[in-house]
Amino acid sequence: MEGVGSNKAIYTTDVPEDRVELVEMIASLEKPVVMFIGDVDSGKTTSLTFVANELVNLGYRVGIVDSDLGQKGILPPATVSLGIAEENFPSLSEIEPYLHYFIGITTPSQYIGETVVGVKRLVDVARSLADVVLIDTTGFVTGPGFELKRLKIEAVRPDLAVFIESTGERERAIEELIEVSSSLTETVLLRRSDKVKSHSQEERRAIREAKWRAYFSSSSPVIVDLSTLRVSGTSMFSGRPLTGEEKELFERLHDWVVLAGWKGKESYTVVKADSGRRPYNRSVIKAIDFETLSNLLIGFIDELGFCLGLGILKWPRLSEGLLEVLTPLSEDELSRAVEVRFGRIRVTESGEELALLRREEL
Ligand SMILES: Nc1ncnc2c1ncn2[C@@H]1O[C@H](COP(=O)(O)OP(=O)(O)OP(=O)(O)O)[C@@H](O)[C@H]1O
Repeated sequence: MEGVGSNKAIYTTDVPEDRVELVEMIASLEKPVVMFIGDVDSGKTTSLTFVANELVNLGYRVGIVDSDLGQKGILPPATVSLGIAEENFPSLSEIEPYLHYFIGITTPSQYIGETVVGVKRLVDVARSLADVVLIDTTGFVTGPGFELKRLKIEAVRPDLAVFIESTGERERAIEELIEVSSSLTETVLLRRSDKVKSHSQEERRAIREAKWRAYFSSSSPVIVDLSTLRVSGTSMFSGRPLTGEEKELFERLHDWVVLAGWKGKESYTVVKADSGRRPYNRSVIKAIDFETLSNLLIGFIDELGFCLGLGILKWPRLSEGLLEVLTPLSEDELSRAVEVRFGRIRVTESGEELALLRREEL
């Protein structure tokens, strides 16, 4: 990608002096876990990249947990990822990914639980592999973003939380986060570099597009057989399939063409052909438009709950229990999957983001 470049943050030593002091501070701690927090485009990733490279220069093995879901450096998008740096690197995208946790969407507001669990689990692994663990986070610091940061700090209990100075209305959110964190962790407030550049929603989308494209560049189609895998992240495929009579009843009552359906413990889930109408989501019947499933992101999950990699659902063969999926995973990697988890973004292999879904839609 030209212009913005697919790596927004790169290694530069042209950073405010307080980052140099931060490196000294981290080096004085015993196997520390350090979380970077700041608002959008405040320079979190640039600061983390600087600190990581300087620690590598001091001979450290640096674990990096990338939970900046919307603007990840360590691929793939829509996951929390762990990478280990032992050599200098120009940007996070150059780091070989080691392990992932599936979130399934590029914005965490409805996935706070998953994001906190993902960060906590990857930090636990990183602690056992690295001399120091650095955590990158989203720039989402108000509303649900504030809660997310607070919960991440509570769950992970980092040795140090590094905040980046904010301006305007976000300033108060950062101050409050420092207040609520200070009994749980050491905190430090860094200056905002005068070199930081902000990026429009369009630029951010273009960066994500390049990342999706890179991740799916060498994908091939596979058939996923749901009789051998668990399904999660959706109420589809749980319970028993609808009987012919039940299907007919739904068709007559709602004027739908029902493609497939299941009766779970407390409710029905129905996939219908008709699109263009508002999603029908009542407490006992969840109706999903077939179109919603097209190009939906899914994750392949291993027996420990980590994400082996992603796929794009191209054609669900619902009544056969088969999914036609595009994925860069090898047969060997796929054979380690015990579960398929449904995400909430529709995206093509060329990186076009078609839609974000709400959690309750599937
Ligand atoms: N010290 C610096 N020198 C030059 N450019 C910088 C510096 N710090 C930040 N930038 C630029 O400012 C922009 C935002 O920085 P960065 O990507 O590190 O912020 P962030 O807070 O991680 O962003 P996000 O909101 O995506 O999480 C980037 O384009 C980055 O290259």
